[in-house]
Amino acid sequence: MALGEDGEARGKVEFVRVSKAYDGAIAVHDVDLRIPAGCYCCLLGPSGCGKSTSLRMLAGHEIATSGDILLDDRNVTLLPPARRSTSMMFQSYALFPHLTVAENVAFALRMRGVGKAERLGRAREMLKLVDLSALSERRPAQLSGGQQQRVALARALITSPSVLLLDEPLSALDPFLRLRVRAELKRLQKALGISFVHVTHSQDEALALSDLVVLMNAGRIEQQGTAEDLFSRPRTAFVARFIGAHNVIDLGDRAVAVRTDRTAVLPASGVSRFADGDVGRMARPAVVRAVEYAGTGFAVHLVDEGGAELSALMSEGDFHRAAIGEGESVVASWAPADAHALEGGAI
Ligand SMILES: Nc1ncnc2c1ncn2[C@@H]1O[C@H](COP(=O)(O)OP(=O)(O)OP(=O)(O)O)[C@@H](O)[C@H]1O
Repeated sequence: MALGEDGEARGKVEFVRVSKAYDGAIAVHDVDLRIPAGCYCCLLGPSGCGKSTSLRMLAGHEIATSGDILLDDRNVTLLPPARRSTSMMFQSYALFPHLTVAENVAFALRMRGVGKAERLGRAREMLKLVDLSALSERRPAQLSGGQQQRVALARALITSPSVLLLDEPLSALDPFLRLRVRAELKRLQKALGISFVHVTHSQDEALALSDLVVLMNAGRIEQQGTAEDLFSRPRTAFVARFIGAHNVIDLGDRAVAVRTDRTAVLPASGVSRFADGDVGRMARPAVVRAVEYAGTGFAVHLVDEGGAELSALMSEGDFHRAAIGEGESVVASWAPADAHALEGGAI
């Protein structure tokens, strides 16, 4: 299985003014979204923002209260799940314990009345795709967590969906395995040329995987774009805070976001050093609240005179040169070119 027969990517998704209300409470509000074919899209956002509801509407497990959902230009808003050309990857614990790996993978074809030889043949192909051919006769309990996850993936892909839907697929894995399965998901999505729509509340996961990040807040899309778009041009304070590694700074008449790795810290006594070739830097007096070693450098957490929190990610060299410690008075500074204007203030 690879790109569609004609080599074209599949899985274009459109939400046109889609809303979902539960007993009058709005879970998803007037969402417009276009996911191109062959796209890795992450729906990102805090708990309760409407990610899973959006995914379930795309799967057909929930029906939109209003609006339309199109898949490869076909209106699927009211179609049952099996007729949408989507497939949901469930967590590995949803594997049937009494069936072998191959039988688990073939299960959806059995439900569709496909003969045994054909469905086990397809299951073998899927197991090859996820590199599990050697384990096809084992039962799920005889597999590691990562292997179970790959069986779940093969099982979801056997129906040749145009869109694979994944709801927090990595949350049950330990951090090491999470990175490995994450890379595997990306590889498969590119190889198959279909779209993956992946729900997560982890910004790292979304930034690492996505061609398109859709950040939701209280039932609406707060910002969508490439990972780099969101990281380097957050539209609002919510985006800057949720994506992380940014300071949201209230300048009175406006608010800006400044990346923590573009925020410098010097002892208050050494502040004249900013004058050397750095004229025009924005500066703010603060006190060091905590210092954390961050592997690639030091994270220095500050509180300014107004009580607002700021952080700076400093290289080891800069940190040691600055010689700052907890409780010390410092000045945080940034170049105006690194201050990104935010819509709607600092809240
Ligand atoms: N079946 C339901 N009945 C009533 N309200 C629901 C139902 N499902 C979801 N909601 C509500 O809709 C809102 C969005 O829920 P949803 O599960 O889509 O959020 P989420 O972003 O996926 O959150 P999480 O990350 O916690 O899973 C929440 O306020 C939730 O309480």
